[in-house]
Amino acid sequence: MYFNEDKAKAIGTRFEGGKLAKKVHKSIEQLKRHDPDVEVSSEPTKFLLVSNSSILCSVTLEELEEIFIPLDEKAEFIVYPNKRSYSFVQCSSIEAAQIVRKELHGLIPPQLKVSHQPFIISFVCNLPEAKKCEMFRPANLKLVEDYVSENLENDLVKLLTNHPKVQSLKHRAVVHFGHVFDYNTNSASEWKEAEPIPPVIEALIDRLISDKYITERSDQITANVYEPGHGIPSHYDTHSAFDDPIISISLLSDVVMEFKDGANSARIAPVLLKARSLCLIEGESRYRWKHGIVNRKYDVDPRTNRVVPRKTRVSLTLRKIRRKPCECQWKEFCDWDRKGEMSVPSSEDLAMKLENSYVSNVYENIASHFDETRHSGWKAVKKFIDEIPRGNLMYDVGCGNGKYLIPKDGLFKIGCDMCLGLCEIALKKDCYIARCDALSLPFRDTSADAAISIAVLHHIATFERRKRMIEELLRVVKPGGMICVTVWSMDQSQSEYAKMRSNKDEVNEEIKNTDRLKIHDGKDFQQQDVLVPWTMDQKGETFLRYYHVFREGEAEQLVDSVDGCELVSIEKEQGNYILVIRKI
Ligand SMILES: O=C(O)CCC(=O)C(=O)O
Ligand SMILES: [Fe+2]
Ligand SMILES: [Zn+2]
Repeated sequence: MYFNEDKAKAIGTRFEGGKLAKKVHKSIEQLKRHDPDVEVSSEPTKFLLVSNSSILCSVTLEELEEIFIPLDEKAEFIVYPNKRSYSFVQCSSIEAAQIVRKELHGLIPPQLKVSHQPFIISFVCNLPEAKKCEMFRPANLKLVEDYVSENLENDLVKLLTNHPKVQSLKHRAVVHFGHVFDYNTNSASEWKEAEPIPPVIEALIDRLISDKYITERSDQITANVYEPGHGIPSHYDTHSAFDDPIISISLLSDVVMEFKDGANSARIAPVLLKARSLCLIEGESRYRWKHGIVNRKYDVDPRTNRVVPRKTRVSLTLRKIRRKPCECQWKEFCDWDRKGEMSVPSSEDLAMKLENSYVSNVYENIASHFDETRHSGWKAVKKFIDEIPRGNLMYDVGCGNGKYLIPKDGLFKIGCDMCLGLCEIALKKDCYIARCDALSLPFRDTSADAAISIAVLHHIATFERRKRMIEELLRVVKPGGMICVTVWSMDQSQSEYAKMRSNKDEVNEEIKNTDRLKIHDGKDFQQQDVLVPWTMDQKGETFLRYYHVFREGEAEQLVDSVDGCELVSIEKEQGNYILVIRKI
């Protein structure tokens, strides 16, 4: 940590007089804008609006507790995940609220680690109303409140918490009934090792069947016991091991379960599971979304933003062992191999099929959004183009929205792309465009002086085809002609995108290439053949694009394997390799 002089001076400072009055005015203006249902009170109340106290201002809930709880032990907090710069505090009484305000109003509390904005505190008449859920919820997730009576809850808790077979894991304790769950494979072992399913749970299964939540008897049951602070890492209940649906019954405590879109880990849907409720995780919510519980002592109710402390929670997960291959429609997220369909392609046919589904089709779907987001070019590419003599002819293979074709820089440029949508976009910008496959260009041999192909080669799915693409680029340029090719590097550590993440200690270990295409999670690449999400907008519609990311030395080897050319230079720019190749 570095020493921040301004902050050191500011800490503990109290704002007063006109400066404070101005800040109060601003704070109330903000409240009116974002939460018009909350009314400011001129008289003391037990509800406080506290500006500069939210996650948006880098103030954590732990800090709020550290600051407020010594003044009012029973204070409750309403915090916003990211949208507001204020929080609300509900004090135990009007008197307590008056004390809190007197102590903290206008002060920069010394407990704050990052923020050094003063707390600006006003009395309000009420708290914001529970907002109609503006968030998304994974499709096919069903919640049924009060599914378990208090009596049944008692019986189940007694049975599960004192069970002789209870096993302690790192952040929870578990007991298994029916088939034993194997944490090495995340699937179930054979029946013979089973702990019999107790009668109360059998009776619960009967009810689930008669209520039509399930059609077949559950035969693998896991009871989880979580103390406050415990949780379960984000996971799929293995597709190939268990049928659909998965049932989770919550007992004793409410908890927030986080569902994460498997195609986009930034899409998180927090869902409040009430004590004694049933949660049916089915279809998309089971196959595409991961679920997990963060290790925390409290939750933020996603409907009210109210902080709810956790109590000991017991849950029952009811599953049915799968006897046949998983045929779910979420094949990208499925661990069942469907005749190699989701494998790194081993043949020309499979490669073309993959490129068609996960490159061509995706670009057709995202063409206009792609155009909106692609304007600036790579420095090294601009330099390459600048060095081509005026009047020369240059091809741009995989020209996309025509980014490198538009500047009228005295070159004669022709672009081509496989994607019709992008061809049309580039045509509207008055570019010369042909629609074609990069491995079969509609240009004569030795017809151009130079060619570029930016961010295309990494979408080609086999070594043989990548080699053919380089050969095809060489075919159309003159002897002595230059080609500039860029690809994604496996090492993204110097990219802007990677710099935003601070996870420096997660070192990229040895490359573990599996033969399965994996969805890239935005962290370091773990393998070279991956599906990378493209997310459209707030709705979060996500497409997966196939990439073969290049490891160090691989681009050199590829060029080396092609006759009639030499590698002039290879540079790295923001997670890309930029190659300049000369035709001999
Ligand atoms: O505690 C829960 O509700 C869920 C547990 C879970 O996801 C599991 O056992 O697979
Ligand atoms: Fe699960
Ligand atoms: Zn599946």
